[in-house]
Amino acid sequence: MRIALASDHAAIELKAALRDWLIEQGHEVADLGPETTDSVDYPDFGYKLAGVVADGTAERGIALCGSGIGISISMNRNPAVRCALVSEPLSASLAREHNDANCIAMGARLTGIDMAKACVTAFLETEFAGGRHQRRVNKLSNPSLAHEYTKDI
Ligand SMILES: O=C(CO)[C@H](O)[C@H](O)[C@H](O)COP(=O)(O)O
Repeated sequence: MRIALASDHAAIELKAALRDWLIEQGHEVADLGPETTDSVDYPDFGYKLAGVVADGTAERGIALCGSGIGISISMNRNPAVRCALVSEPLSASLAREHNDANCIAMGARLTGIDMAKACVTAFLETEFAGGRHQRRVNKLSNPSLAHEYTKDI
């Protein structure tokens, strides 16, 4: 699978660990930076990662910062991105099964490397279930559908 990763300075070590582990597994991996622990701003890297997922260069994205919060917010400002902030594998699996998430975010100051790997495995191996979930995901892509559906409530 084509997977892109990006982080801020707080998650350099976790990003490197996940990158090397994914490459060992045979994935095509793009590390969008940063490369050092010099302080950077997570939106710069979140927007970059969101862009390569949105244009199809990467099939999935993994976004990392200290808590995962800031970079996940920046990712989700791209309407083509559904980025789930996760800290354990069930959430990562549900993000795929119910939400068709194309990205996950994690916090390197909160989530250890082994737990992060378990989240990534669940994220990569779980299929979207479709059905009623597709209708809801359609409303994420097109908010005007949600307005039409709920206007009489
Ligand atoms: O976005 C965050 C918090 O929501 C991340 O944890 C950042 O990595 C964090 O804000 C960076 O903080 P720092 O004090 O500049 O290292």
